[in-house]
Amino acid sequence: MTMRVLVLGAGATGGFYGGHLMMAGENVTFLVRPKRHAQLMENGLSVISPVGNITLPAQAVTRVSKPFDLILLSCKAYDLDAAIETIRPAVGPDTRILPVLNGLNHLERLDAAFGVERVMGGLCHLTITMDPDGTIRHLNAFNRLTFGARHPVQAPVADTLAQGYAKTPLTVVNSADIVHDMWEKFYFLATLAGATTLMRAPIGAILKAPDGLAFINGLLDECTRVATAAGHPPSAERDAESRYHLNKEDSALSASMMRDIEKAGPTEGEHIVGDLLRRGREFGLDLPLLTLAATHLRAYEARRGAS
Ligand SMILES: NC(=O)C1=CN([C@@H]2O[C@H](COP(=O)(O)OP(=O)(O)OC[C@H]3O[C@@H](n4cnc5c(N)ncnc54)[C@H](OP(=O)(O)O)[C@@H]3O)[C@@H](O)[C@H]2O)C=CC1
Ligand SMILES: CC(C)(CO)C(=O)C(=O)O
Repeated sequence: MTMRVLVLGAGATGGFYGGHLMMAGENVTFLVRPKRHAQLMENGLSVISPVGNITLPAQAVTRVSKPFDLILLSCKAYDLDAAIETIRPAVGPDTRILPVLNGLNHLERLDAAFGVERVMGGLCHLTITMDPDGTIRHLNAFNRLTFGARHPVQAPVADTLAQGYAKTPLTVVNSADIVHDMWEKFYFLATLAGATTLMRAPIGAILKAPDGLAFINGLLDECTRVATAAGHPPSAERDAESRYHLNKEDSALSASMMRDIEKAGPTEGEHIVGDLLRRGREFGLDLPLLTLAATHLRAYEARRGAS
């Protein structure tokens, strides 16, 4: 069945995952702001990727008036409130919304706006950026989109989406426990983003400092304790994977949040690091390193706001 899919934002993730749905034959419309609309009208959608380039004309609009079957929500967390109002006319009784944002608390905000039966869970693992001219660059072949139903009525759309992506070269997982999967990325990303932004250095450079390993593992332990207190302890496999990435000597890995800071741009710090700290405090946990990481990001945002 062809779905009418609306993609909010034709940025890095929205352009990539929406573009591949177009390639799979779904009826995809991008809901964008005027500058991006002009780019898409002039150049089409352009994705450069080791798994296959896309150069296609794209349907793009700056406002919507009719419901869609599926809305792929791909804005940054700091744009969520405006995005909710922008997609509102596209949400009908049977619409499902799939957010691919990092973090968790957008689920609560989307549930409050549209009802839990409409809001699926999702996350993506890949490294992708967009050039100023709108070209989307997927920086290495790794990619994994994980999504799933948070309410039984969402299962048919999740299945249809999995069938659509099966026609593409992408890795997708239709998860039976999507909220747990989101927690498994959330606690890892909070550690990676907290550590690399605070130290303004990738993992390998932090590890070169005499107390760098103890710092990273101390922060990882705090983030793990919050996930565990929330009822989502990382599996042994995920714990080992996190430690592998966070303890790997000479690793160039840093969070995209670190790149946002290097560009003096806005960050999702409150949505990721701040939110994990807030949740941990609600459980009465003592979280000195996470507090430091969140305070750093809050001070950074305060300074940006003041300048
Ligand atoms: N990039 C990556 O490698 C990864 C990103 N993620 C997560 O995915 C999410 C999206 O990130 P990413 O794709 O990189 O972000 P981008 O900034 O590349 O794209 C977001 C897009 O959303 C658009 N947008 C925001 N608000 C609106 C609105 N109201 N109406 C129309 N368009 C809107 C922006 O448009 P405009 O240009 O007009 O501002 C922008 O093009 C984030 O939560 C991020 O953490 C997760 C894993 C990897
Ligand atoms: C963890 C990672 C690198 C993976 O996609 C990411 O989401 C980010 O840095 O924002």
